[in-house]
Amino acid sequence: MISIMKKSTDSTHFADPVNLVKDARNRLIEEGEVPSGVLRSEIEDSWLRSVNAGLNCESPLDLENLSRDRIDDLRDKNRGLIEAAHPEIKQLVDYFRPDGGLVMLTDESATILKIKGETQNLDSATRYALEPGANWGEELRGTNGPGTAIVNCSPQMIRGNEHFLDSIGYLSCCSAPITDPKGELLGVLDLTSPTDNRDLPPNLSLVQQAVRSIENRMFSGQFQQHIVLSVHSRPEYLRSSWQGLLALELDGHIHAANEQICQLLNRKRSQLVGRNLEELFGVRPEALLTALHRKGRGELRTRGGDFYCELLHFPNSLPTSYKAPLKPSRNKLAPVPLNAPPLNELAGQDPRLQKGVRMGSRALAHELPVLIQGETGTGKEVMAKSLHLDSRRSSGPFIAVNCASIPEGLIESELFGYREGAFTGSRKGGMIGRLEQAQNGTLFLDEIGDMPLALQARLLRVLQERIIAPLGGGDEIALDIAVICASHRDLKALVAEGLFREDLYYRLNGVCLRIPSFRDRTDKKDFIRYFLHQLTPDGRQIDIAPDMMKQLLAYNWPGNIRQLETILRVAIAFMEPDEVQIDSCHISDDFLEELNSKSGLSQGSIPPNQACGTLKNSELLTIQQVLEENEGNISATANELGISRATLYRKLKQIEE
Ligand SMILES: Nc1ncnc2c1ncn2[C@@H]1O[C@H](COP(=O)(O)OP(=O)(O)OP(=O)(O)O)[C@@H](O)[C@H]1O
Repeated sequence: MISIMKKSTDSTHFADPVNLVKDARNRLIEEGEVPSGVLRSEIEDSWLRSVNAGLNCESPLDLENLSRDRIDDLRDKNRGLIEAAHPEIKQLVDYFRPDGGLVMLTDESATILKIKGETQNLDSATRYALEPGANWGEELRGTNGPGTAIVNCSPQMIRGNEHFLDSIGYLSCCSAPITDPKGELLGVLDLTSPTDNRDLPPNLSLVQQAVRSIENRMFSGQFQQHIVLSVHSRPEYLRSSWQGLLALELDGHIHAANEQICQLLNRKRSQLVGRNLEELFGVRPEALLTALHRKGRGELRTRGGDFYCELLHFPNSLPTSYKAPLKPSRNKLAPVPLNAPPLNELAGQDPRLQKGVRMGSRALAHELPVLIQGETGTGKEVMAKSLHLDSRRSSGPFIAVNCASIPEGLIESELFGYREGAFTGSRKGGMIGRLEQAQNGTLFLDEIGDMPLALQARLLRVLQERIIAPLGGGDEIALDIAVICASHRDLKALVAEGLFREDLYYRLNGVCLRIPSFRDRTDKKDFIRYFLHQLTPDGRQIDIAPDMMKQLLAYNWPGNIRQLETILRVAIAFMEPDEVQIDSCHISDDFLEELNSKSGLSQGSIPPNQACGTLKNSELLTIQQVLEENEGNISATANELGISRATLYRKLKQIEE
């Protein structure tokens, strides 16, 4: 999201006084030629192109716009761009509307997809020419913001009579091209205002900043199957619109890079894409990922300086993981194959998980909502999918909504949908909301703690009444859905802080399942083997060397199963085809160091509420560990601990409680 500090006049772009432009225009009209050296060179070149395209200053503005159907098709094609640009357009319009500002988004051919703002100060021809479906290609309308930005592939500020056509000489605008992660043009964001150059200097840097935010949002959305890193030389710019972005394969190869990272590293995109992280920054990918999971931030060193990075996205990489349909249509809901382990596999041998899945499955059978809590990466979404597949609604859809990743302004229409014509720019035929898409299936609301308060009230009403009325009116729909929510935040604490509605909390919290952190699972060894088997391609039989297993069992796994997945995947990738055992040579030095360090040991990470009575805890933890090392063999464990089997059983019972 862009942050608007203040409007500023950028006078560096106005080297040509207004009367010079007027003079140049008079000479063009009288002599039929663009005078040389009078205008800014970009404008002079653009005027020359306009003349060569057969235009003159009096050429008409009122060209025919696209039909409604063609506009709908174009909007469907550019849906990702339109949605990504929505928050910035809204923010710019809110800011500039009092000054008569208009904000428009065009596609890559300069056809207007969306336009917002004040039109009352425009004459009727301009108003028509600024409707969706109007094309502002430079060859059609001469020098203008979007058209000239596209030809030059660079941001443009066009003031008053610098526009080629006389009829738009009362407008000023700034436009910046929007590109995809490969640098391909997607469209243009433009801020236009009826001003004669002095009253309202449109602010090019604001538009450029907005474009960066849009590009970043699209970048993160596009690489769901990749690791996405935010990178900057200054930590305060991480996750800002100035951030550099890298999308990585799991083995550390760079799959895509945004424009900012190219500038930060002073490299062309072609010098980054396809190269490996280790080659560029001297860091092994698994070492970096370990640092990111553990400390939340990593460092990349280059000869040109050091950079910080944070993990923005890690792929949800079950083999055929579910992806919510991008373009929900009113008529058809394509069934999406869902892949998640059966509940008994998911619970493994951990008694708390076994109890949790039993409760969750019964709750759904009795139409009760389920709330899943657990640290990040413990498998909350995987559990929601498994519960759904085990429920009576398993043949229905599983619809996941991540409340933290949808821009606030879009959550409402995303959840509730809208009818055709609900608001300007709404899609033909309307859009079916996620609640309705989940009909006869399960709605999974991830990161529910991040849902805006205003929407919480609406959601509560829907959950109570089981009826929805889409935005813009129309028939109410009776909902038959199961609801599973998840959060890694303490919802009770959010309620106490007034950030989450208490009534919604109790409505959602039919049954609360707490997934244990991986370090606290009693079946770590079995799970690691099971998971390794799941991740190994082509049914290869791979095991873990006993010493390495010992270390993995003693580690505290701050990133939980997600972190384990990374370590295992990377180790598998580093194995030679004839190797069958993972040992220290397949693990990065960094992670090995961490495995050996005190802070990496699970005893060091007993949660504060368990820290009292430490003697007892450490006794139980030791028992747990020895039991795992002995693969659950009671006699061997009792022997090693020097206690009787009966005492061991008694102590194990305490652990389960
Ligand atoms: N029981 C499991 N079996 C196989 N893979 C699992 C299991 N639990 C978690 N994973 C894997 O761990 C990763 C994280 O899982 P998931 O996204 O469900 O966690 P989460 O708790 O919802 O995380 P977050 O709170 O960060 O969203 C995924 O890649 C998932 O495939």
